[in-house]
Amino acid sequence: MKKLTFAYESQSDLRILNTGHGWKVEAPQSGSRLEGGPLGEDIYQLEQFHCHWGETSAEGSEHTVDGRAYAGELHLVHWNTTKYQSFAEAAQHPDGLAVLGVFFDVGNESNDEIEKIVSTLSEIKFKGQFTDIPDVIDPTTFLPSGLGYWTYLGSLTTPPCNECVIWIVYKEPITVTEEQLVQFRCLSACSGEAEEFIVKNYRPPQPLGNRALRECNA
Ligand SMILES: Cc1cc(=S)c(O)co1
Ligand SMILES: [Zn+2]
Repeated sequence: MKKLTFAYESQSDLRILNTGHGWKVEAPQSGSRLEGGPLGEDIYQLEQFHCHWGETSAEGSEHTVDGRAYAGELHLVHWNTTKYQSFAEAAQHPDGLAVLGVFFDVGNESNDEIEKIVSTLSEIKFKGQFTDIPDVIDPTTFLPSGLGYWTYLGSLTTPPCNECVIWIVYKEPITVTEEQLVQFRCLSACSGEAEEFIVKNYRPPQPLGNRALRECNA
């Protein structure tokens, strides 16, 4: 495969919302480009990023490596702007979306970029709430230093699970703290009064079936 290349803008005042299934940062970046690697000749543009986590740090990722789950997984969601006119249209096609997955390992040092997200969560405790992230966010800072990855043709992990995703999962995890994950789990799935914490929001891995899994050791 050709080398995977990416270019992102740094943005401040990005909107973060509580979707009821977790937090999501809306980051439509017309100036961003993800291309090469398994993406053929098409250019993909960043649309949003979000995260999946588990009740404990023993689980939470949506992919496992030789059966091993990580404590969570960050998803940077892109869509094919070469072929399609909108994100919604792209999500109807097998080459419509490209999602970069980054595993979370729990460690001692707090992840500064993730902390920019965590510091807003008290303002979006309930489903439907949103706020702007005052800090400047550069999506590149969420990526690991080693850029080796696995890739396969798969699906969205939330219903309707369209088979429209070229998955690109980095081999090297990034580190977050247990406290940062604890803050994720304090989000509520309800819009008010009743507190039903989003303690986990990952879809268990599905059988690979006859999908070809490829790797690139960048
Ligand atoms: C579009 C989209 C992609 C992923 S991976 C997700 O979890 C939810 O929505
Ligand atoms: Zn996801």
